Amino acid sequence: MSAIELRGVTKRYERFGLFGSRSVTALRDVDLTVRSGEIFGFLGPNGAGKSTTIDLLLDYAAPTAGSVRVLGHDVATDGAAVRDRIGVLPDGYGPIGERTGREHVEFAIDAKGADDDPDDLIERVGMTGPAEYPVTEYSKGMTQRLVLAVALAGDPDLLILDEPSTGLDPNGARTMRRIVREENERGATVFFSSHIMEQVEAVCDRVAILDGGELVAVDAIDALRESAGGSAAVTVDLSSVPADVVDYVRSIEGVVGIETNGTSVTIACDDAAKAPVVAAFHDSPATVTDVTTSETSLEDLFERYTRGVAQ
Ligand SMILES: Nc1ncnc2c1ncn2[C@@H]1O[C@H](COP(=O)(O)OP(=O)(O)OP(=O)(O)O)[C@@H](O)[C@H]1O
Repeated sequence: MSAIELRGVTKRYERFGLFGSRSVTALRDVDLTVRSGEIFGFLGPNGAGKSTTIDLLLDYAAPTAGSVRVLGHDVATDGAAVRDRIGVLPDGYGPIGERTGREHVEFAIDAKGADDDPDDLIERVGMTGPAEYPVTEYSKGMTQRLVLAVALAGDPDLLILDEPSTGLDPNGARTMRRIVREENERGATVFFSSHIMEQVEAVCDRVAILDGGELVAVDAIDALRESAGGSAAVTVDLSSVPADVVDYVRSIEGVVGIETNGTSVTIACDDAAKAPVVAAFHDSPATVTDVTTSETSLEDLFERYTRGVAQ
């Protein structure tokens, strides 16, 4: 059984203004399957439609066309059947009121009819001390840890995490990655959206890249690298950076991006472009002091798949 299945999903919002209404297509004919038991990264530039997709999964909004199934149930007709089996970390949501963090966690456990020990959840997310403070006193990162604890209540079959690393310090981000892996080992499917490519690369089995409301790639990261043409990043350290050579290198077939940092130039390119790129710098008036190559990062792939598409 798939954990998530979107078929032909389009979502249009109507915007009403002083001079009439206009419609915004946030998602366009999206087909997406997330298999049970995978850790799935959901990527896309600002405004690509990630939060809209998550709203549809949670039945916070209805699709204009198409169907949305979660854990085997159509959310439009049978959403109640899955609500207690999903743990959600929403983007930009903060717990409110005078209740303590612990009370929020206890409330979430009760609401799901679960029997978790609140102290275990509090300890897992690393908010042991602040658990006793009212949440109005929480820092951003501590709020994020609390919302994660709430999402974990009741051992959900599906965790939906929208930008889970927001506000987390490096230790918090590591805790988040550990929990994602632990939950997955327990059997949960994890679907998470993120702009932090290192996080996604570190934990995801597969990713989808959404751009302008359309899915532009769905695959394992290595497979995306391969279909991008066995791409690589070449970094050339120079005595100085001749602007005309940089312009020339940019025009070499297979070069998809160039970034200059001081006297170091990093070129994202196909495997086949590596040799002409390095040769161009060797033939320039500058002295080449070092050349290193590495695999294309997910960030480079993201840029490649999403660049130039109108928002
Ligand atoms: N309630 C709404 N009413 C009108 N337009 C909306 C609404 N929600 C989202 N949109 C529009 O739909 C498009 C997709 O927005 P969405 O929030 O899903 O993107 P996102 O990928 O989550 O972006 P971000 O990374 O910035 O959070 C945008 O053009 C946005 O302005």
